[in-house]
Amino acid sequence: MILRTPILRPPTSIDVSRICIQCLRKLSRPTPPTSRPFSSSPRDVSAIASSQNAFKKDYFWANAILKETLGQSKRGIRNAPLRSKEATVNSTTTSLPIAEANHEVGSPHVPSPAHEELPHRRRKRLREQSSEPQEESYPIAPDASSRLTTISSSLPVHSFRRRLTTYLSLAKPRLSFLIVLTTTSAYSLYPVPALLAPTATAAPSLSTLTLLFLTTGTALCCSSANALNMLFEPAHDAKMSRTRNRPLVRKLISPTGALVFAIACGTAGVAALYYGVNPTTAFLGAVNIGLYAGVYTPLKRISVANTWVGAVVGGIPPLMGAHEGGGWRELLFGAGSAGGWLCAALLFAWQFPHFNALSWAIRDEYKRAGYRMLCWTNPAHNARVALRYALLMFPVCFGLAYVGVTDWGFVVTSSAVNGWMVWRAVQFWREKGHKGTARGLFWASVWHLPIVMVLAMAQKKGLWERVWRAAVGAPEVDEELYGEEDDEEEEEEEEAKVLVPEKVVV
Ligand SMILES: CC(C)=CCC/C(C)=C/CC/C(C)=C/COP(=O)(O)OP(=O)(O)O
Repeated sequence: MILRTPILRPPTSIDVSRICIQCLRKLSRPTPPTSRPFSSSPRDVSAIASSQNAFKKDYFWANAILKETLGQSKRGIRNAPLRSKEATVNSTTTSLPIAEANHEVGSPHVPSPAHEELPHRRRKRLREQSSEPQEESYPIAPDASSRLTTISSSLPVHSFRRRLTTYLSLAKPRLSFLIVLTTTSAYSLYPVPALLAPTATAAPSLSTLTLLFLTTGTALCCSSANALNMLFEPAHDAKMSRTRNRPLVRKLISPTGALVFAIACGTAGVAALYYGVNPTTAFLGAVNIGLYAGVYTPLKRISVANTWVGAVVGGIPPLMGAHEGGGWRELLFGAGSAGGWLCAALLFAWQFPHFNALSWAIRDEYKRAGYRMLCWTNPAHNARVALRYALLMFPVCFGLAYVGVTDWGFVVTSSAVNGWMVWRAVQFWREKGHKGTARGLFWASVWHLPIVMVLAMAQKKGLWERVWRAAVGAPEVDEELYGEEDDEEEEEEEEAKVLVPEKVVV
């Protein structure tokens, strides 16, 4: 018994204008004589045709995931590299089914079997797709928080390790680490003769111990802010593949447990900054927790202005690191405060090219999750904003040299890196994210920040002069200055002795 394809194929009307000569010739060839089918009565034919779906081999797959991963036809396997590339875009969680990932943003149209694609057209489409830059395919590594959640869920339920990894994942460790790095970079740019040498300066706030309090306090404040951020949006996090593996979404921890963790970290962090650094830094830490959890997080679902608030949140940590000691007036508005503000401005501006390029790739996810982001509300504006803030890097870096935080050479070296990012931002703006320009800008931003920070540290004002003096054994400029000051003081004392003769004791 042979059930032939012509019997099962539903009658189709062919649009001749859409078919090339080659295929038309093939289709018009007379069908070779066939043996008589099992049944040719119209009633039986329609019955078999209608039951076609029920007898497809797909029917026997227990679920869609198995079907997608194991049940691919030869064609499916040939297309697999292409599809898996697309799947990795948003599948930052290990649990994301490939089928689902295939329906993520920008998945190229894969015709369903119902709309049979002619072979040459399919080949052409695949050729075009493989030559086209995969604009959505950011190799975004899975979120550290998400990885920890996966580990945590595999550990014994009441084990200490499970609790620890769950709490760690609540803190978004990678983000917290990066924030601490920006804080310490700004700290290291503080103009002191020898950082980390408490004896080198009279200011008690510049010491290894202070650095320890600063990093620990900032990390704890970040952990608190991140835990609160997750606590306020599990329902929305659940809608995005990037965040659906978070501990509160997976119910690995209760909301009360997360709240207790956030309060404990916040209190300890602010206390560490207060006692180990200074009250102003502690105040900034506390304000930033409130800004991130209380303003930015709810604003994400209300207005695109959330990105500007988020940029302020990211800009505050360098300001906390560039502290000068003393009261808030000195820290925020004192003579040497410009360096701190410029470091904050650098971080504030940097977030736009970085985030706008990143979010563009997952714009449909943001839209579905109900987050108002420029990447989907107004992609053209999104690209313009990214370019505008990339350009702002030039005056900010110039300012760092102008106020004496770095040498003038920094203006030259940073301009090369800034120019590179601006060039990428121009491409992103011109193509509105398409043709791989979003990916280009994203990676430019990833490299840009550490390079500029390292350049600023390497070209810190007076650093090389000190290195040179140390190499040739010349006294430190500061020592010379202190020496001169001492001599002046001695001279003044001598003069005073001459002017006011000591009482002669009779
Ligand atoms: C000292 C202190 C308290 C510092 C806090 C620093 C901090 C947490 C900065 C984060 C900046 C930011 C906008 C992140 C994105 O959040 P998101 O909600 O868009 O990220 P998500 O989608 O991954 O949850």
